[in-house]
Amino acid sequence: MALPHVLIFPLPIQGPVNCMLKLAELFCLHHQEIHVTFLNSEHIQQRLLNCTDVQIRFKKYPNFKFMTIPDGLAEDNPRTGDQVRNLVKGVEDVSSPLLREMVTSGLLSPNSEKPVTCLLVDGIVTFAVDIAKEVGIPLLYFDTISPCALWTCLCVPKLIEAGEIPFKGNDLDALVNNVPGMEGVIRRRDLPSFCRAPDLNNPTIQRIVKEGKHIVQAQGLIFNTFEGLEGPILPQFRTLCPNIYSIGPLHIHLKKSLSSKCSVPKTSTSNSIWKEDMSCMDWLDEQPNKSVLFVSIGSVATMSKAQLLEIWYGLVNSKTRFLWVQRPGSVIGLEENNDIPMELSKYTKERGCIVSWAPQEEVLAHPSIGGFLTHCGWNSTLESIVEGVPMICWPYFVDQQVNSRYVGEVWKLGLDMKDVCDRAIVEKMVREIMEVRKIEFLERGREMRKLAIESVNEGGSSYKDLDSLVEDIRLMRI
Ligand SMILES: O=c1ccn([C@@H]2O[C@H](COP(=O)(O)OP(=O)(O)O[C@H]3O[C@H](CO)[C@@H](O)[C@H](O)[C@H]3O)[C@@H](O)[C@H]2O)c(=O)[nH]1
Repeated sequence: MALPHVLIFPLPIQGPVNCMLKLAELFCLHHQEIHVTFLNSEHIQQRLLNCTDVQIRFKKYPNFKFMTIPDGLAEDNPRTGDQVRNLVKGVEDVSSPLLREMVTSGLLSPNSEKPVTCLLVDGIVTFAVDIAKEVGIPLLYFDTISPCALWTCLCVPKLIEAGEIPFKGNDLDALVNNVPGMEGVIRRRDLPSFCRAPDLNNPTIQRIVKEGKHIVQAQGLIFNTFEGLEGPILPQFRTLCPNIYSIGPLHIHLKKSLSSKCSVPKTSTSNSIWKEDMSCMDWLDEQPNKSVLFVSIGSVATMSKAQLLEIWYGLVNSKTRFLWVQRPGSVIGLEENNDIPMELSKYTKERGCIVSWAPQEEVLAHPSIGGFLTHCGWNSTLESIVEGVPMICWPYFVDQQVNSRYVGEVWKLGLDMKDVCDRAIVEKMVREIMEVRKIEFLERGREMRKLAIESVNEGGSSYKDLDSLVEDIRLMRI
């Protein structure tokens, strides 16, 4: 029987790369008989090498190798939110034929004992269905967004058929009826942002419909979530796909595994594609317990200068302390930092800290953090949940709209600020989570944190699902 050899291919942006690399490390750590090839875009690989110790870290695993592939974008392309569509197109037009060639020609496995036996790719990589069929190997899709958000995407054809999208009229607060399991919860404004497009020829809608048709052809679906959080929505997928593996939160799953392996020294697990500024940890050490609001909008979201100022004034007026990640290029129209109003700079010097990239998992685990103003990317949301940090959600696009609704309305772990960017509202929400309703949110956060940790402990639901995934790959029974 051929040795199990998994080819992992993430969408080349920070969120998916981060969590797929964590899964790869988990495979390597526990299951040396599984060979893992991690296929990165050249751009991502270079940045990982520049900003982290991945090269040394993964050298420890003889069964692991990185390979690279172009993503079709020029090296200096900013790869921010408005470029994601081009990135996906580049992956389809440039990476896809190369990937096919690599898998079919044996280039990925020059040692013929180890041909690829399983494809494990981002859900957006629709062409993987054809490659897997052509080569005759199983396909696992890993959708690194939340199952709740993915479910709304899979329901888009149903919403179109029922005449719910495109929206008729301007009432974004109208409830949506055709997302089974989410009745009474999801309003139009909580659907993925592309659902607001006025016409069905919108390329993102077209792409999502196509993606939905492919996803159900995979032999398995992997999710970075846990039963205690998204248990109610997971059965919806079981009717579509024979194998569902819910194995998150991956970052604590990995940390737990690393610490239980005494032979492996304590190392960083950072997969950042920006250099982490560790000085903010020293700053956090000097702040009182639960007094700091962390502000970050992840790796692709952007804001206008006007929005930056509204948030900044809101923070300053709330008189809270804050640690803010202002990623280079994330504020459109901000050329010079020195045209920031004097009162904001002055306050920031006294009670704030701004960095261009932070060690986010460590930041959220720091005792002085009391809240998180987030764009609700799925990784950030899970990282916050694991640390029991209450959230103010300011979603930017796609899945983040659904996550923020769930955080605010269903899981009650914070407040949803979508579609608003106003200093008075920012101030009010900051005060609510940091002062007025602090105890309530912290308690709720503690309960969910407990469930998250239990899920990755031996015998927990995510622990068991990861075991089944590995066994299924190992015995090639998917
Ligand atoms: O200063 C920072 C800021 C972020 N991060 C990390 O970067 C990742 C960001 O991931 P995420 O919160 O998911 O945001 P995006 O990078 O925007 O993620 C993309 O991919 C996600 C799925 O993987 C989707 O949910 C998002 O909508 C999509 O934008 C997280 O692990 C953070 O810990 C840092 O390490 N330091």
